[in-house]
Amino acid sequence: MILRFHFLPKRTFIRLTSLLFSPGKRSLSGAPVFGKPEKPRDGKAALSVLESIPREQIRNWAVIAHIDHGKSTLSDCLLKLTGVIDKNNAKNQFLDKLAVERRRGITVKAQTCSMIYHYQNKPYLLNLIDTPGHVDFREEVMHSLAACEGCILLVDASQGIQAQTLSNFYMAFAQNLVVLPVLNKVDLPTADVEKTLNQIEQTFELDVSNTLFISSKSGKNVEKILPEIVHHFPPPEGDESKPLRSLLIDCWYNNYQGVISLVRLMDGTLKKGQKLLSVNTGRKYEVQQVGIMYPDMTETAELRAGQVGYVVSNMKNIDEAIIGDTFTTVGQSVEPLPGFSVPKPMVFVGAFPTDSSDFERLNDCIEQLTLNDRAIHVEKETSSALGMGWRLGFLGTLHLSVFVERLQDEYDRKLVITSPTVPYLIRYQDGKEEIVSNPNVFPSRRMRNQEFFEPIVEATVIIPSEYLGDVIKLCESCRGLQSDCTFLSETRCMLKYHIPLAHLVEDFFGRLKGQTSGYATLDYEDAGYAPADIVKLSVHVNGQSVDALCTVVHRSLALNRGREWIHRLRDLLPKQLYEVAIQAVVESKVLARLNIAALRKNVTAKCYGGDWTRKQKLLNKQKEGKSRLRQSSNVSIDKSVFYQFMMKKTSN
Ligand SMILES: Nc1nc2c(ncn2[C@@H]2O[C@H](COP(=O)(O)OP(=O)(O)OP(=O)(O)O)[C@@H](O)[C@H]2O)c(=O)[nH]1
Repeated sequence: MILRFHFLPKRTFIRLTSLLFSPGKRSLSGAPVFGKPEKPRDGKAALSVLESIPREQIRNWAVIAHIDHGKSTLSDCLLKLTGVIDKNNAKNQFLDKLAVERRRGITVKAQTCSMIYHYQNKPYLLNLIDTPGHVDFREEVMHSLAACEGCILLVDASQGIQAQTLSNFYMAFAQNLVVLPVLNKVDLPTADVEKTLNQIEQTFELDVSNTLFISSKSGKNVEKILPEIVHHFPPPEGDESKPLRSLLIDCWYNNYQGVISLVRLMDGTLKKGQKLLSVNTGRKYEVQQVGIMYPDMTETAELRAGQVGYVVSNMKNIDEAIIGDTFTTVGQSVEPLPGFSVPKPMVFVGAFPTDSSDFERLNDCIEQLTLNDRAIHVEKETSSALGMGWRLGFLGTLHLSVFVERLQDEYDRKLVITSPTVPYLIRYQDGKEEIVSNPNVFPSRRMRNQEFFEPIVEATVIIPSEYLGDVIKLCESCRGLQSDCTFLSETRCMLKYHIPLAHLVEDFFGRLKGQTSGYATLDYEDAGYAPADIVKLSVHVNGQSVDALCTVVHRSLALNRGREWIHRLRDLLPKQLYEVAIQAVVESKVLARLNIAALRKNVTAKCYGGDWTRKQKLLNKQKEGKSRLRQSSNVSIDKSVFYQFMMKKTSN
């Protein structure tokens, strides 16, 4: 985490100097006196005041929290309070628009929604961004925060600070935002307000004297958040009279309107008919519609400096929309905004249709899905075992499973997905480096002039202290190196480990939850590459390598993994007319082998009595035939075998 010292937050509740060098508390500058909030004007009627709202009455803010601490429920509550959605609307998690988000109760995509809030006789435009909590979608949170001046740090009072509370707080801190802590779920009998407040105070050195205790579920105290937002979050900076400078923070694809961009205007104004210029690509576009999300796309006459809203232009190809790009008006030259780093896919799989004739249709479905999830990396791939397919790259395993579910939900299509792998780095003698994300192209043996590296992450685990020993054992069994162990309180502990990403991908979190009765929380961030003794593990059936069952593992795991895979395959492969050998092979050496016995046919059945040499002759003939068959045939493995093979989880 890089803390930028040069733009210290004057307005934030935290002072970096005190956070780093002194144990002292900060104080809130003057506790505000809140008046009674006014009754909202419901629905679109509230928008009649939009044009009269000056920049000083705009607030751009996000809700950040650990997974399931109640961000989306709070957002729902606020939208109802301000009349954006009907109070009687029974739909929960209104801003979670994807079926998979609603079914799993997780936010995958950050969503923006504007509200008009009347307070002390003034209308305020509050632009809320509901962010995802899961670590895979960290970049989404980062991009969302770039459009904000403040954020609500929501903490579940029954769970206290968890791994993503920490990482999200530091993200907001690095972006110089005002952070307003709010305790949620105070209705739960297990809520421990006092303890959670202490944790917030000690861990983040935030002033907690005015912290709100709310229940997003029952609505208790939620209305008190709105005046706090008005008072504590600063209005956006910007100048309407300057040339347009807008930051592209998100985009999505609509089959009728093409690419729709979500922008934050830093300076200037944006309206229909304006000619736009992308500072990054130099391409020009014409604005066809602008508006705000209220809660869906709602057209407005213009967008002004400080506002967050959507733009429909004649951009048809989503690849032209680079998140973090700066847009200005044609003819103007402006300094580009800092932009964002491009999220790197960290988990790769091969994906193949269960029925080969479905390839074209599935290709269209994947293209459609990736239009609105550009973090997915797609490349065509051909496997001799599974035919034509794709190599897909994802931000993490949750991202992968969300993609698979969306494919099933939205297009009713299934895929055979190969075992996930991470991108390895090979350095050659001449200093050239290559990232390899497909195990089939990984060298079968290391040449003298090659060095292999594996991706490492810094994992932060928060656990009740009684599980400390078990979790240390687990991390060490995953080749983890401890970098920190801090007691957050008498009963809770934070561990930091450098762990190979390959272990995290293989259900580390599931095992961690299992070891800690579900109490552990995990966050991680990229920590670069480290040299590693990694090898390509292949599975051979009847002497032929099966490319769909090839993987790259650390040498210390190769034997166990190889044994497990050949056992799993033996249980699934049907018997052949001849004996079939299944082998796990590393660097041309067979590590483990199993045989599948041949189908037996009693060729001597018709010989009643008679000379034994006749029977022997028949048996020898059968043996010769089987041997010839084994040498000349490839065992053809049905796709359903691969499907079942991949559905079983690898243990270690
Ligand atoms: N008892 C109680 N439950 C709550 C409260 N707020 C949220 N919940 C429940 O907590 C669960 C998670 O709530 P969400 O709003 O989906 O949490 P989230 O932080 O948006 O989750 P992610 O987007 O996956 O990170 C849901 O079952 C909510 O009903 C609360 O104040 N009290």
